[in-house]
Amino acid sequence: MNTTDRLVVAVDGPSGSGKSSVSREAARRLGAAYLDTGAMYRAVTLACLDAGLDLTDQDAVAAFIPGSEVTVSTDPAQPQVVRIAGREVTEAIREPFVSERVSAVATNPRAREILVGLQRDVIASHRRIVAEGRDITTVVAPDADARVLLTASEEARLRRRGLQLGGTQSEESLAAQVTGRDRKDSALVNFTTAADGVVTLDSSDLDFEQTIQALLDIVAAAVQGEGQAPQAQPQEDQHEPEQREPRQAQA
Ligand SMILES: Nc1ncnc2c1ncn2[C@@H]1O[C@H](COP(=O)(O)OP(=O)(O)O)[C@@H](O)[C@H]1O
Ligand SMILES: Nc1ccn([C@H]2C[C@H](O)[C@@H](COP(=O)(O)OP(=O)(O)O)O2)c(=O)n1
Repeated sequence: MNTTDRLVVAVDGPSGSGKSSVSREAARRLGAAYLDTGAMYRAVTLACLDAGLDLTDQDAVAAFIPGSEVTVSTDPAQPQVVRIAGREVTEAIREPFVSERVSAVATNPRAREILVGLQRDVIASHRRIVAEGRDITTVVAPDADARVLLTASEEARLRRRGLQLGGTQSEESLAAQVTGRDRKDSALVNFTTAADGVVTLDSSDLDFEQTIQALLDIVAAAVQGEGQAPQAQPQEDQHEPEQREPRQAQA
């Protein structure tokens, strides 16, 4: 493999396992784009709330998505930018107000179908990409060159999320945001056990750098298995840093 070869890496896992941070840095080192599919679920949730939609009305939510103009940047070397119809919502989608409601979209089968289609379009539009979420290894990109389930113990995931939020959260609130949300989200998607052909990477006892290295090793081994030589060096992805999801791709 050299950085001109096509490469798709799929990473799934529960909340706080390190999917976003580890995938982003691995993408940067691989000269690949980075797709945070969770940001898409969050942005759609916020767009629906802004439009005054009832999130439990699954048909209305699904019908709303194609016109919502959600965009998520894909350059891992730049800070993430998320927009709804041109308006920047990068920070707003991380607010507890959204985190507490996003599972309503994540458990809406029609909404998932539309978002999966959009995510496949983004993946197809990049020569090299690392995509992460809950169903990338199984539904969005089951043919990815490398498929990884990134896990960590509940204790490690709660600790990491607590540190990430600056120690501001009560134990109860953290549990609701991490394990509570995972419980809701797993109604339609299994992201706790690896599907056939998916490599489990348990980061409980690994630090951040060790986890990135372990992921890059899995990618290198997978690509070698496909008959290419591994290489992990920084290189800018050739595509636009910000990717607009094609509206015609929506159901
Ligand atoms: N192996 C690791 N060891 C220690 N901290 C980690 C590790 N992996 C990720 N982190 C940190 O844990 C926090 C949660 O990671 P994040 O990537 O947001 O997880 P996820 O996307 O799975 O919810 C971040 O602050 C991140 O820097
Ligand atoms: N491929 C995906 C990605 C995210 N989701 C859902 C699950 C989560 O509740 C939300 C937000 O995802 P995100 O990755 O930002 O979640 P974390 O806060 O990092 O745990 O979207 C999903 O159902 N499928």
